[in-house]
Amino acid sequence: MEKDPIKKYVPYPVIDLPDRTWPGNRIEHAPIWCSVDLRDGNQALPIPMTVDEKTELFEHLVKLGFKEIEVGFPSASETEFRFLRNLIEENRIPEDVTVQCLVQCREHLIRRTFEALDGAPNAIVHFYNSTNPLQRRVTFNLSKEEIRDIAVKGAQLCMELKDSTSCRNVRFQYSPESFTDTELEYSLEVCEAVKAVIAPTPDNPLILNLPATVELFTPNVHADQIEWFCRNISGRESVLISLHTHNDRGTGVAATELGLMAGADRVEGTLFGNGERTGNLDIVTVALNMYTQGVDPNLDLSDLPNTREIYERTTRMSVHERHPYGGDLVFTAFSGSHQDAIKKGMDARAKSDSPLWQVPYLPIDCEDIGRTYQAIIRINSQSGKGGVAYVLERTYGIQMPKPMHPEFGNVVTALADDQSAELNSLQIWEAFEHEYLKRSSPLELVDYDIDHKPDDVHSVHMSAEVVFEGEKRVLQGSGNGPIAAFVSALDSGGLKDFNLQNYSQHSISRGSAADAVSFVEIQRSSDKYSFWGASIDSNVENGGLMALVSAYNRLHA
Ligand SMILES: CC(=O)SCCNC(=O)CCNC(=O)[C@H](O)C(C)(C)COP(=O)(O)OP(=O)(O)OC[C@H]1O[C@@H](n2cnc3c(N)ncnc32)[C@H](O)[C@@H]1OP(=O)(O)O
Ligand SMILES: CC(C)C(=O)C(=O)O
Repeated sequence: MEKDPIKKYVPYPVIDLPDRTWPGNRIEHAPIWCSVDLRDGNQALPIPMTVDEKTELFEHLVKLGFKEIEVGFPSASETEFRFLRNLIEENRIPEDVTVQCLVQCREHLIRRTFEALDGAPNAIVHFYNSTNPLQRRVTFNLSKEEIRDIAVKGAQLCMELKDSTSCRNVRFQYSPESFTDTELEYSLEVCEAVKAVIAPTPDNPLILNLPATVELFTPNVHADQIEWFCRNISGRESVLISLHTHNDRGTGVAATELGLMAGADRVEGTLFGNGERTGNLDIVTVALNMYTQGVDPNLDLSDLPNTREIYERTTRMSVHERHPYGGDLVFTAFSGSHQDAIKKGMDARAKSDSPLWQVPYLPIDCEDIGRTYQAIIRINSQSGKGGVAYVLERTYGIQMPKPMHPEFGNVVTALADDQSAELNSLQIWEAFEHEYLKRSSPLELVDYDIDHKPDDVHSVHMSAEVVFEGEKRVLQGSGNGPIAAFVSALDSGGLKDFNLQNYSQHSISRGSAADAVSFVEIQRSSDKYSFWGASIDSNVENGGLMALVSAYNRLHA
C-alpha cells in the first residue's frame, strides 16, 4: 500500500445539490422489485445455473411475489436462449409476471433477443451500453457523441422490432452502464436521446435504470445523483427510475435505501446479494428492513429458510453466518448480557397484549420469516445465567427459580470454558442432570413411609430408610409437610447441618415422561452458603424429597 500522500487513488467529487431533499424523506411504500438473480446473479457464478436450476429459481421468485424478473441475456448463449424459450413454450410465465432480457446495444444481439421473446406474454427489453469516461476511452475509444449514438441506434432498432414481435406487451429499459461513474449531465443527455426515440407515456413508461455498476463512493453521493437525475429528466411521469447497486464498498443496501429516499421507483437486485464481485444489492435485506419499519415490502419472505435452501442449492453459493436476516447466527446471542435481555424481552412479550415487537437486540421477530426461537440463545463460555436458564426452559420446559440461575450458570460456564466450545441444549441438559438429578451420595433415600395426620400441628410423620456414607439407617421425623418431616428425620439422625430455605415445584410443559420438577434450596448452617437441589418425578411428594436429597448431596460433594 502507498503511504501518504497516496497518488494512486482520488476521491470522487461531491454533487452540487445544496437544496437536496432526500435526507428528510422516508421509505413509505415498496418499490417495483426486479430480480436479476437469473442474469446478473447467474453471470457471476463460477458454475452458472443449468436450465433446470434456473427454472426452479424462477418459479421460486414468482412464488415470492416478484412481478419483474430478468431471466437472462438470451442472445449470449444457447443455454440462455433455451431457458427463455422453455419458459415461454411451457407456459411457465404467469400473466402478471414480466420477463426481462438484457442485451448490449448491438444489432445482432438485439435481433436475437426479440427472437427469444417470441410469444412471451409480457416482456421488458433491457438494452445498455457503457457511458463512463473510463470505458469510453479504454474499452470503446469513442467520443461522447459516438457513445450516445450506440444507445440511440439500439433504441431505434428496439422500436422497429417491437412492431413485428409476437410478444404481446413489450416495454423498454435502458441502462447507461456505470451511471454513477459517468458525468451526470452526459448521462442525462444520453437518456434524453433514448427517451426521444422510445417516446414513453405515463401509461407506457420507459424504465431508466441508473446502475452503480461498481460502487465507488459513499451512499449519500449516490442519493444526490439520483435526486439530481429525477429532478432534471424531462417528462418525469413517463419514466420509471430504477436502481441497480453493487456492493464493492459494502454499502449496496444503504445506497439503495438512500436512492429510494431520493425518488427512485424501482429496485433491481438479487436474493442474498449474489452477483458480480462483492455482489448485487441484497433484495431480501432491503425488503425486510422495510418490513421492520412497518412498510409492507410486497414480497413473501415468510419462509426464508426455504428461500435460502433453494438459493444455495441452485446457485451453489452459501449465505454467510452473519448475513442479515438469513444467516445462521443472526438470531443467536452468545454473550451473557444479550441473552439476559433477550430472555427478559421474550418473557415480557409473552405476558403483554401489545402487538409491538420489542425484544432487545432483535430487530425482527424471527418467526415472521420462518425462523425459530430455539436458535436464539446459544451457550459458550461468554454466556450468562439468563441464557442457560432460557435454553433449559425453551427446550426442556424447566423453569429454574431465579435465585438458582447463578449457581447453574456457573456450572455451565465452567464446562464451556473447560471444553473451549459451544454447548448445545443436550449438553446443557446433561450438565443439569449430572449436577442435580443424579446425586446419590453421601445420602440416599431408599424407602419411606409417610403418615398424614390432619388434626396434628405436625401433620406429617415420616419414617425414612436412608443410606448415609454407605451405612443403612432408619430415621423418624415430623413436620407440617413431607419435606419438613424429612428435614426433621435427618435432624433426629444428627445429619442436619443446614436450614431449608426454599421449595418450589411446577409441572413440566414438554419433554420427558415425568410430570413435575421440584427445586429445594438449603443453606449450610456454618457459613450460610446456599445450595440448590432438583428432581423430576411423576409423584409430587417423592419429587420434593428427592430435590432435598439432591441439595444435601451437593452441599456434601
Ligand atoms: C455490467 C454488466 O453486468 S453488463 C452484462 C455483462 N454480461 C455479459 O456480458 C454476459 C453475456 N455476454 C456474453 O456472453 C458476450 O459478451 C456477448 C455474447 C454478449 C458478446 O460476445 P462477443 O461479441 O463475442 O464478445 P465481447 O463481449 O468481448 O464483445 C466485445 C465487443 O462488444 C462491444 N461492446 C461491449 N458492450 C457493448 C455495448 N453495450 N454496446 C455496444 N457494443 C458493446 C465492445 O466494444 C467490443 O467491441 P470490439 O470487438 O469492436 O472491440
Ligand atoms: C447492465 C447493467 C444494469 C448492470 O448489470 C450493471 O451496470 O451492473
